[in-house]
Amino acid sequence: MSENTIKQIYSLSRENRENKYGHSSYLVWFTGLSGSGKSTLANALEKKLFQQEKHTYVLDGDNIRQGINRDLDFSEKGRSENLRRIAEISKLFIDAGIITLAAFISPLEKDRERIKEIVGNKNIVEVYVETSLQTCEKRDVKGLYKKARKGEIHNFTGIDSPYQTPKNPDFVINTEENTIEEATQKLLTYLNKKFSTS
Ligand SMILES: Nc1ncnc2c1ncn2[C@@H]1O[C@H](COP(=O)(O)OS(=O)(=O)O)[C@@H](OP(=O)(O)O)[C@H]1O
Ligand SMILES: Nc1ncnc2c1ncn2[C@@H]1O[C@H](COP(=O)(O)OP(=O)(O)O)[C@@H](O)[C@H]1O
Repeated sequence: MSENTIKQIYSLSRENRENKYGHSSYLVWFTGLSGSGKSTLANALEKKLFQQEKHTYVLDGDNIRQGINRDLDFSEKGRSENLRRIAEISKLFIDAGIITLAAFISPLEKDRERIKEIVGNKNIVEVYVETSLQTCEKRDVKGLYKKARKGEIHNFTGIDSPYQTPKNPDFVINTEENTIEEATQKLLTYLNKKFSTS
């Protein structure tokens, strides 16, 4: 409960940090099916930003769910709370001056809208990693689709749990038409233009 808490003002602001680091801070939110390429692209993009001396960090579904969100399942409620917490964490990272790359399936429009409300529309770029279920299932990086088809995993996104295609993403990258390098370069160009500090 937050009713008896009072917001504290920090002595250093986000602006102080952005000025020191020489770049804006923002959140790149990757959404897409399991195996669509979210983690691959978030990591490849981070490397490029890092090489440009930017301060960055990747938040990834699998890792977060083994730590801070280990109490949450893959029901609609569990996913929603998972994403709410990640949005709050991302907000702190943005305040810390860091370019944050978040890779989460985030299957429902209502949860993606809430993420934007939490971090503020101007601070987030929603990237839809567009890859067909057929291709994701063919890749089956972790063998999870096979398990889901056999009924060994339930509520698996795309099989027996929904994925709603984003209505109005800021950026769409199709990984069947773009190589990892092409996709990363296109995204980098877009971000550097959108958040140029000059
Ligand atoms: N039932 C079910 N459905 C979907 N995914 C599952 C499930 N069970 C485990 N996994 C693994 O968890 C990763 C997705 O976690 P997320 O936190 O990104 O999911 S969500 O945004 O809360 O929907 C997902 O990682 P990615 O493949 O990187 O997307 C899977 O490895
Ligand atoms: N153009 C591409 N973009 C991203 N990933 C690709 C591409 N082509 C092939 N892949 C492969 O697809 C897989 C995507 O897995 P991953 O990044 O873990 O997806 P997700 O995080 O969405 O579950 C990786 O094995 C990656 O090498």
